[in-house]
Amino acid sequence: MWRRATSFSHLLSSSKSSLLSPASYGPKIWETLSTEVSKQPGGGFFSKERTPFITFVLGGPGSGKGTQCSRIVDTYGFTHLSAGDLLRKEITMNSENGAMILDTIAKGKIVPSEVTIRLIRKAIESTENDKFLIDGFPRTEENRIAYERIVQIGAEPNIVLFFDCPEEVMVKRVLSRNEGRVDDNIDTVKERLKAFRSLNLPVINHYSNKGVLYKIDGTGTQDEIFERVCAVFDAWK
Ligand SMILES: Nc1ncnc2c1ncn2[C@@H]1O[C@H](COP(=O)(O)OP(=O)(O)OP(=O)(O)O)[C@@H](O)[C@H]1O
Ligand SMILES: O=c1ccn([C@@H]2O[C@H](COP(=O)(O)O)[C@@H](O)[C@H]2O)c(=O)[nH]1
Ligand SMILES: [Mg+2]
Repeated sequence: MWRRATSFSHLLSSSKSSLLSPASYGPKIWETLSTEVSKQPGGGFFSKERTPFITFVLGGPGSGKGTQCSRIVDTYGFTHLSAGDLLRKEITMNSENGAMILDTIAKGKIVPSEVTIRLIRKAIESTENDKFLIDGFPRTEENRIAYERIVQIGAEPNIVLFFDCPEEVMVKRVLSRNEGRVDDNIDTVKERLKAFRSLNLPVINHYSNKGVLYKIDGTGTQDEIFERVCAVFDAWK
């Protein structure tokens, strides 16, 4: 069983984040989500019998989240759930929301919380492992609040990793990724960086204020970065 590390001296700044008021994100999503929650015996995703160890992995586009997640999986036995990959799979499967997701990703915007959370939930429920890396989620304060409301028991992540990387480094990495992603072009990258700054940094600050954020220098070689990651996980074993 993983335990909480006792020293948090390496945690990030404590700048305050501003929470959105429920009125600002509209009633419809809450109707949908609370209906889903009430269908679940015991409420949210998890129960007292099953409360997995959750790590959120955050950082700007190209900060190295996916790359480091693969290595964490190999070394620490987590299951990796990339919210972006789950959404891209919906596009390739031509699902009900596929066209909307493609349009949103191509513009560098954020897919509605109910869609992303449903995919994450399905992936968690179909996995027996009890240690998850949730990569690239929550993207916004609205995502985070929606996740907390629907998950209920064990909603708070045990760890949040933030790969901190200068924008010019991230842009260079994304533009040389060469995986055929519809959003790996300079115009969309600019939009993704804007979304990261305005929507994701408040989430990161929220977790910093909660004392669960580990800020990792995302520059240098993949090996150097992984050493910094290991220092975090080794403190939890
Ligand atoms: N330390 C590194 N040095 C140089 N290139 C790297 C490093 N880490 C990752 N890369 C490369 O940079 C690109 C982006 O990395 P990765 O896909 O892991 O980022 P990401 O944070 O998951 O991005 P996105 O949010 O766009 O999915 C990949 O081509 C990857 O191989
Ligand atoms: O929670 C999420 C995660 C992702 N998106 C959309 O997908 C792209 C790509 O995500 P990556 O994590 O970089 O693979 C992102 O720019 C968003 O458009 C999302 O809406 N919500
Ligand atoms: Mg990625």
